[in-house]
Amino acid sequence: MADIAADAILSNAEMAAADRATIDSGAFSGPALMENAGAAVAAAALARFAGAARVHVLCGPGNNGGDGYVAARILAERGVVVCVYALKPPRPDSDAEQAARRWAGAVETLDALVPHAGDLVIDALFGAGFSGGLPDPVKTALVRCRDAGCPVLAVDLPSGVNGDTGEGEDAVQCAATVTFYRKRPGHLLFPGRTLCGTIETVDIDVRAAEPPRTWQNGPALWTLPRHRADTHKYARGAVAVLSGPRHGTGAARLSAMGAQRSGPGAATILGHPDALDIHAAHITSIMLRPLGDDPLAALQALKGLGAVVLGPGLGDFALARRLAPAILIETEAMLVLDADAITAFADDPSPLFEAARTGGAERLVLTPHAGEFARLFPDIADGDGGKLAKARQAADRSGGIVLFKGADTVVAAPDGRAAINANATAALATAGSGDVLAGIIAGLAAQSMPAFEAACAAAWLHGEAGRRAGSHAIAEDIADALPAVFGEIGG
Ligand SMILES: NC(=O)C1=CN([C@@H]2O[C@H](COP(=O)(O)OP(=O)(O)OC[C@H]3O[C@@H](n4cnc5c(N)ncnc54)[C@H](O)[C@@H]3O)[C@@H](O)[C@H]2O)[C@@H](O)CC1
Ligand SMILES: [K+]
Repeated sequence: MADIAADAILSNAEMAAADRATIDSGAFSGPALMENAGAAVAAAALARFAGAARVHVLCGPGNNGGDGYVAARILAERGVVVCVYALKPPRPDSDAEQAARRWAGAVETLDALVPHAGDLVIDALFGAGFSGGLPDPVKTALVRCRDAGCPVLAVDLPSGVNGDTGEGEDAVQCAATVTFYRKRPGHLLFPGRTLCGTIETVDIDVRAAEPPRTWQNGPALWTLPRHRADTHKYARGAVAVLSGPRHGTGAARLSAMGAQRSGPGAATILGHPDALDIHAAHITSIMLRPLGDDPLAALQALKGLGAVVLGPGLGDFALARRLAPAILIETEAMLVLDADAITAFADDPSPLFEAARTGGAERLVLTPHAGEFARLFPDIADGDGGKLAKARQAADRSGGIVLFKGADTVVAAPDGRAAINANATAALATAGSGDVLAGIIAGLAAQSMPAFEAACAAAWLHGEAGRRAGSHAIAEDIADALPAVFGEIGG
């Protein structure tokens, strides 16, 4: 069977397929997997909430409920006081029905639930099979748990959280979640990520069905560029950043700083002479070049050009519209398109997307935040499916890598690969932070890192740099923290 790395993320359907493949292979039966899952939940309850006066187990009609009946039985066997409540009886002839039959105690309806502060609630109502909204009796029961202030341990997912999207407006805040085999997108996308509390992923002997196409972003996913001792600055690649006007130069400088600290041989800011005068007063090792009458020619004149950042503080939509397709078609550099240069294509993105396809394999990286995403892909933004699916659709349409920014940044490639970034802190939510990120992507891409890997690595490094820079960091601090982060992971 396919080998699935531990950082792989499976959709609800992929998880169900892995479950079926395991059962079909004869390695484990459905009831055996459920027994493993329920035992893991009971173990987590004992380890994390050892002092609970009573444990209330809330069971749904599917296999999530089945895990609950198993956990209830095991906890009672260990001498814990356990009360079980069901929304509905388990589906007939299911593994859950078998598990419920082995629970020897009473099963009450949800309206009998009266939790107290010292109790523990195990939420086994809905897991991977949930979609839509919670039924009213479940909402009422969860509100009672919240009002009692007792901890909730979720089985697989907090009930009400959609495993594919992370959406879940009626779910209750859980202290911990025990999930099985691999995480789902909903464990990492907000609000699901917060609602889960501490996530414990337990191996219950499920076997992979297919190779993964979604991962939790981290160093296992990419390899940072390395340079031999006898390299020289042009061999290390060069980054160009287009500057905004005289009173909007900061964003380009931040991008250039992010790029520089990611390891290329050189970073150059190109702009109009009055803007370059301002830059000259601030920077030393970043080079400055006039944009002149022919911006494309100015870019092509740069030795070893590997990547261009277009958009931060640019302010000139017409220039973005003219230059972006030209860079993709007339040069071999990677184009990182951010901020104003994304908005510039809001009315008609087709020349950009066509150029991305003409320019060849993944030469374009788009880095929209939610507002910019909605401008460039309004129908996708309004559609269903959550952030992961939306980023994938946008990548497919644009022919570029889409790095959909936010606290749960998603990076998606046109071939369907995607990564969810989970190391961002509030330090990144500060003006100019995104400009630094665009620069890091370009810095890595200029060193011949493929676009998807460069975007994933940049998002993760940016998160680590933000953590290191501390809660009151400004964008400059994030750029300044990068060398230490590279040092830590050996880049
Ligand atoms: N996939 C795996 O590898 C394993 C899964 N197990 C458990 O099985 C769970 C998945 O089981 P199921 O597929 O039976 O799914 P669930 O138990 O999550 O839910 C399915 C049931 O909920 C109902 N339902 C869904 N949305 C609803 C809504 N909005 N309102 C009312 N009812 C709704 C469905 O009609 C169905 O009866 C996992 O979350 C996990 O806890 C474990 O038992 C063992 C291994
Ligand atoms: K649950």
